Amino acid sequence: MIELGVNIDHVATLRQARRTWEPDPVWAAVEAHLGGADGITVHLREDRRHINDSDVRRLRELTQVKLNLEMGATDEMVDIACALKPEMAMLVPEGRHEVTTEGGLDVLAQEARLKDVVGRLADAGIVTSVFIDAELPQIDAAGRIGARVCEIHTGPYAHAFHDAGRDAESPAVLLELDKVRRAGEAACGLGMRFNAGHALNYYNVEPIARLAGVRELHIGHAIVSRSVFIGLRAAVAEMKRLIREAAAHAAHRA
Ligand SMILES: CC(=O)[C@@H](O)[C@H](O)COP(=O)(O)O
Ligand SMILES: NCC(=O)COP(=O)(O)O
Repeated sequence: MIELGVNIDHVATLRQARRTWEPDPVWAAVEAHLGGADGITVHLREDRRHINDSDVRRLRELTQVKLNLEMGATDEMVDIACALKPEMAMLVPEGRHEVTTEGGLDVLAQEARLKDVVGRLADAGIVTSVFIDAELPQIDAAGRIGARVCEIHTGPYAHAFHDAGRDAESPAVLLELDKVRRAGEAACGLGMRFNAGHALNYYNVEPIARLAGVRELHIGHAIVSRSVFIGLRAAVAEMKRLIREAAAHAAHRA
């Protein structure tokens, strides 16, 4: 079964539009869970533009959902993660002016420091995932620093899909999909878990869910957007169904 981690950052984005208390991401986590989410993802950004420290504490205290904490690899964030003890911490690069994460973490360029971060998280019992581009040298580097999970950045695939007018057979889409496939295969070959995420939506998710070895998809913006119209529980259930059917279809053909 492919698990679905629902990213609820943008529930907090809406709250921050008024600097108030609603909508509450903890309620969102419960609704997502009732819709079939296998886990919740939040990105505690250094600038706290959406999810904040109180949200992550309350998510941990008030819910039983599996938590994936996305964070920059900074001392402050490592200390927070070690105290919070999410099931998984995902290291992501952050830019102060980006609208959302723009690329994968350059693990190759900072192996020694990241190895230390992974070690500190492991000592606290936390599994480390790294958000990386679908590039084989980055996957090798992820293996060397001791990451247990690679979340392959699906943004380039998603953008190609959009630019091709949602034509899943277009050469540009197939090229990006194949990069994700090969990256996932390499991660699995090194004994790491193959997760994928970023900019996945109801139109582009199925080819990704059909890839061999993919274990978890992390999806946020599309699900929260749809929830405005149909509710979060239903939006999550619909995404779960698409993923389940695509994976079943791939298993049947294999
Ligand atoms: C790593 C990733 O692809 C997303 O989870 C993204 O980092 C979410 O953060 P924002 O919601 O701030 O875009
Ligand atoms: N790690 C990817 C994630 O959590 C969700 O990203 P998006 O669906 O909001 O682009």
